Amino acid sequence: MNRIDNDLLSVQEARILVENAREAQKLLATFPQEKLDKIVRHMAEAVHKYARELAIMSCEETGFGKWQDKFVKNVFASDFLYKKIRDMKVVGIISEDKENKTMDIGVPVGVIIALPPSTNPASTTIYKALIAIKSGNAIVFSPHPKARKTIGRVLDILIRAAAESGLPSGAIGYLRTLAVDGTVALMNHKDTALILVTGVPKLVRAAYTSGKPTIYGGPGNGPAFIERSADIKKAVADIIASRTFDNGIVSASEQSIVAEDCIADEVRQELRRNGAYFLSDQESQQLSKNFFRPDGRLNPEIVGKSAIELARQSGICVPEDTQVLISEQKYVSAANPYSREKLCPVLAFYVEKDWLNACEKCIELLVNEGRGHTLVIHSTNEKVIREFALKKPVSRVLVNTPASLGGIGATTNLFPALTLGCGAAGGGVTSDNVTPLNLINIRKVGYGVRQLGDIKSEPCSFANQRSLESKQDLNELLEKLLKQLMVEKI
Ligand SMILES: CC(=O)SCCNC(=O)CCNC(=O)[C@H](O)C(C)(C)COP(=O)(O)OP(=O)(O)OC[C@H]1O[C@@H](n2cnc3c(N)ncnc32)[C@H](O)[C@@H]1OP(=O)(O)O
Repeated sequence: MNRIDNDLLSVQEARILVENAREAQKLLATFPQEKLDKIVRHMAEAVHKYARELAIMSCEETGFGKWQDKFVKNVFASDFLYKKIRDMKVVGIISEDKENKTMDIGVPVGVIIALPPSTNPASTTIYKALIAIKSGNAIVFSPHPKARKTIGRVLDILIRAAAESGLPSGAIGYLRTLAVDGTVALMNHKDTALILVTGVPKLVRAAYTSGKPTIYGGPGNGPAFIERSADIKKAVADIIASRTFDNGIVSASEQSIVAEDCIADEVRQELRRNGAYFLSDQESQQLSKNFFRPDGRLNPEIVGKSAIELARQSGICVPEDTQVLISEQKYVSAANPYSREKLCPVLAFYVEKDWLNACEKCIELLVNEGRGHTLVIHSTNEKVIREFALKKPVSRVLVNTPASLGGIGATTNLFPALTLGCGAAGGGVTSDNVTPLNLINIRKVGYGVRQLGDIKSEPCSFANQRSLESKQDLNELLEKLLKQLMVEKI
């Protein structure tokens, strides 16, 4: 098939998928929470059985990451997530305030278009499908071309399980003929209610251009600050575990370490003991040539590769037990590849005089890239932790935990999510770890509890002002304000 035929077919398919999803969702919208929960349970259970197979398939197809860690992520997105959402009330009456006589009703948004990334193809697809059905929505996926087989396999498993437990046909669907035109057609369709997109900058722009509400998991570039009161052994072990998890693919993962001067040598020593290799200036330059393509986009050849493989690609000789590659850096700038996000086990290392300077360095890094995403602090000083949390342009501040696992809610009690909102700071609509509650509208119900007249007769909260009881009172007040204004002007 030539490219034009492929594009046309993809657009046609997109239209049919959204129309089928719209009809299925009309039925789904009538399902009570219990019925949706039964379907979700069956989907999670079914896909959990394939967690290992799908992990191996993801790695083989994309060449990104480690299958052992992808297996953990698949268990996380099925069993762990299911446990967290099984008792959530998302549709129907979700809360009632008997005293104030108000009620909240969860209403599904309708048809969701989802784009899973090539970096987490199975886990993100499972997660998005489960939270969509939990919230009574239909969902149509546009698989990343690099992970089309894995995403297709995941969805076939989920669709079969969902159908067995009563999900209307078409409520979960996916594009088989892949093309940017088809993906854009899904987004632009008049019946599309919301877009859930992770990764691929070009398609994020297309999602925003569609004018549809878009929930977007943005790029990370989170620093890890090690403060002088930290348990250095644990901090370093956390950072190495995080940065090597799935070979550094998770967007919440640390991209740099900022250490206080007085503990910097101890941190370096501990890092070396844990398999870190400190690059010389020349090696740093050599390695960094591989990070980005000429157009500034990340080079897929380095994504999810081990430290040994990265060193080999650049002709750098490192010990066989090397876990991460570290480059000592002083400055942050868009032109410095070490102050940007790279989805692989490479870290920049900055040293700052004290925590206030470290605070500034972390802000500089986040403003450079990864605004609104995540940072981690290792400290036992509550005052510093709180000050740090108050001042950073991020949506998640993690404390004494590996960032990649803490950010997604595996080692913290944040919601288990594979789409991490970056808030207004990151150009998004939500700063949440995205949950089923982000996929509904809330219909507010309010019973009448007072008459209009009751408002003016209620005692006024401001000591020197009385309620406006008549037109005369209003005129007096206006005159007073006018006089005040004229005095201020003079
Ligand atoms: C919680 C978490 O950790 S989520 C992690 C999310 N983070 C990310 O995914 C990081 C952002 N992703 C990226 O920067 C890139 O995807 C990389 C670097 C990982 C991989 O890059 P590449 O292999 O070059 O693939 P890329 O994703 O850019 O897509 C390749 C092509 O497929 C196209 N494509 C991607 N998805 C789709 C889709 N759903 N439909 C149609 N086309 C698509 C892209 O438009 C691109 O086309 P182009 O080459 O003509 O521009």
